Amino acid sequence: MKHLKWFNSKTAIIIAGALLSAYLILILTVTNLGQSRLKESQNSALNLRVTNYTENLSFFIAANQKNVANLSQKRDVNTYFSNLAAGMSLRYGLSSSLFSLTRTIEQFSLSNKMDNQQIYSRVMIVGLGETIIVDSQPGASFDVSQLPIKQMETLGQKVHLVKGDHGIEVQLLQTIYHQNEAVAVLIAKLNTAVITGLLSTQERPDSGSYLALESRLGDILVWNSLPSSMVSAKLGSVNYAKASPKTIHFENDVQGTPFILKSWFEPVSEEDIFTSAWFIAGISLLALPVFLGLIYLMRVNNKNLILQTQVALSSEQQQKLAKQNGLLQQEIAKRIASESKLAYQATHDELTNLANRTHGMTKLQAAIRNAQAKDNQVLLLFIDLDNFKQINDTIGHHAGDELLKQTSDRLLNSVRSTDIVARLGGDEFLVIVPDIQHQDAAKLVATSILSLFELPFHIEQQEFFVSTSIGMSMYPKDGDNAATLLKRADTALYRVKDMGRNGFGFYDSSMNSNVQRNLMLNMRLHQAIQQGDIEIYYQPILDLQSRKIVAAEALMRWFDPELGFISPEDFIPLAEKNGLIHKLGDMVLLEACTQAASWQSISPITVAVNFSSVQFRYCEQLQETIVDVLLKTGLPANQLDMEVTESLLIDQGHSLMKMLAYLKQLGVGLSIDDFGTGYSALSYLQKFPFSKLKIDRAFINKMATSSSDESLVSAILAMAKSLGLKVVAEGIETEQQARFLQQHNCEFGQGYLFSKPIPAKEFMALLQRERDRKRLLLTS
Ligand SMILES: Nc1nc2c(ncn2[C@@H]2O[C@@H]3COP(=O)(O)O[C@H]4[C@@H](O)[C@H](n5cnc6c(=O)[nH]c(N)nc65)O[C@@H]4COP(=O)(O)O[C@H]3[C@H]2O)c(=O)[nH]1
Repeated sequence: MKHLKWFNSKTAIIIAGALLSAYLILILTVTNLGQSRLKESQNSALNLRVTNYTENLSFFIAANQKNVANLSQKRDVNTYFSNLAAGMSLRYGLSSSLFSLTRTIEQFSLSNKMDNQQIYSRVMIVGLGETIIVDSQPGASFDVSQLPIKQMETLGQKVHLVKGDHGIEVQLLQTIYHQNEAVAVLIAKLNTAVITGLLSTQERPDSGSYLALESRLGDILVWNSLPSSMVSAKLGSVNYAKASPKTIHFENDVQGTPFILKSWFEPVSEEDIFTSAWFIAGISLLALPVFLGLIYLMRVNNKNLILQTQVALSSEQQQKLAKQNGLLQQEIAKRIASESKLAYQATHDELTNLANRTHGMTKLQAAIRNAQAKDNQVLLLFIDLDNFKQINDTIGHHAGDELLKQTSDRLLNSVRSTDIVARLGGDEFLVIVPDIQHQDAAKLVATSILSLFELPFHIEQQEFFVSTSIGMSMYPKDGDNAATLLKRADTALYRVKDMGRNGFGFYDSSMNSNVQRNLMLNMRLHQAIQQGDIEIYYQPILDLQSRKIVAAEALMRWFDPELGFISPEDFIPLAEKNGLIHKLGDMVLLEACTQAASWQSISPITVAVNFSSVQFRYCEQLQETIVDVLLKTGLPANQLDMEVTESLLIDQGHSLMKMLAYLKQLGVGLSIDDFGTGYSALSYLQKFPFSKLKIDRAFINKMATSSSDESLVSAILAMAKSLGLKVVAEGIETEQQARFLQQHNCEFGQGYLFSKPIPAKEFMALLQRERDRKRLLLTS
């Protein structure tokens, strides 16, 4: 029912409108089509008409030429010219033959008719000497010089045009021959009225046409029924400017004549026919009130519908709407909340709620801008917890997170409300002090932050001591944008870490060049390892008593083609940082053990290999490698000495102790290298299964000049004895040093006094020489 109601009102109006539009479109299309078809057929009908005219005229001219040709061969014509050729005079036979010829010509002129009109208005015979022999109108004037007599002597026949007093004359010329010689020309002037009649057979006074025969000499007006406004005063030409653009025009050649038939036709006026543009416009206009009526009906109908709908809206629907509205509002509120949460998350660190890297950098940039305006200085502190990775690995990630949270709390509590604390990620924090007076004030800030870490952290009922390192940079001294300040504070931080951590340092420009060199070395070190540019040299270690080689210390040598010799003291810390130390360490171990195994047949010497404390981070793997190498090379385990530095003792862990105990059990020796330079805590010495102690060359070197160093060396030697450790003295350069050490029961020594580190080949030669000397001594 509802559907029907709706259909009856609105739909019916729309359908009616659509049908009316379709109807109008149809009418327009059909009438347009009809008009163009009409024009086409009108054009072709007129074309056919004109073509008929030209063909008729062609045929007419050709037929008359034949007619004239026949006349020229008539007996009378022949007789006359025979008599003339025979020299007959007019007085005798010639006058009678001229008489008969004249009669024939006149008869020819009179008898050839068309539609009761004479075809030839004048017929004449003119001799080649331009004398008129016969003329059907003897009284009328005739200009013989117009005739192309010379041409006709060879031509035979021709349609000849002459401009006369009454317009263009058409003459049919025919050469008369006697005994194959041209003797005269027969001229038959065509009646123009016959020609124009022939070309206007289908024209009527109301046909709206204009036809003209155009020639080189001028036009012959054939027909004109065009309105006078369209034709110019000048005879035989149409005023084109005034002719309607719709005027139909043809130009047709009349075959066999020098004429072109030109024709203009006024087309059937569109206004006169049912399908004219006015008619269509009229119909369309008629449709307009119908359209307006429909639109009016639609509006009235719509209003009714709206009214009906409003009335029909039930209270149930209103309730539904209110409910949906409520839900929508809730949804919007939720979205707003989640958007602001997202915005917060985008700028803050989830764990500590501090500003994150991006937000921290934005704040730093803002502080710089502010300082620029007020001519202030900005301090940036880059804070990094020392050994956080190890702590995290040992106590677990959860406790690691707790440590970071507590660090963040301590930092927030220590800084001023105007300072900004941010977390860059991992264990890296930033503190931005937007207005710092001078560098001393900056030192105070850094000291107070360092002191925050003097108190232990309490995590999961355990106490932890964690130190921190701080790198600092300042605006405007070190840079004028956030990125540069951060980079420079980072550089300063690295320097602090290098210097032993738990401290602070300012950026200075010389750091940059160090960083550059380190970057370069870093890159080249990779290449050097790949290309096998790193060699192993061996320095002999001697029994100071017997002065015989008992061991060799394996030392890395890197000769870079561009940078020259690079000391292991430069590239090993670098390799420790970038992790290449594992690769390098494995390489030295394999090479040294291989060499030492091959030297066993010459002398049972030990090989001492340096191990970086970084290599012990993966104890199990390292232990596996050492055992593998010993098995692979066949070097007895007790012929390998591992040299470690004091730094290893600080980062001690359970797995390290287990590994060292295991290796000692195998027979591998363990030496503490560079003794005296670091912490040198005796308690550590006791804990580890060391077999040897190496006194750093710095003490040996200074022994001669400093009595305190001499007594320190004696004390180390005494202490080593009490711990049951053998001692190797490094850096012996003089015989005096060697003797002193020998006297103080130092077992072993190495140094330039005996030999510098040398390539494997040379070392082997050294061993061989020593063996040969021994043999010599034994045999002598
Ligand atoms: N002035 C002077 N120096 C002497 C004399 N006798 C020995 N030396 C030098 O003293 C250093 C002894 O090695 P180090 O204390 O283990 O100290 C080594 C060691 O800690 C480290 N290193 C060298 N090769 C390796 C390696 O393969 N692995 C590891 N982890 N460290 C290595 O680099 C350090 C420096 O090595 P080098 O430059 O080869 O320097 C060597 C050696 O050439 C002397 O009479 N006078």
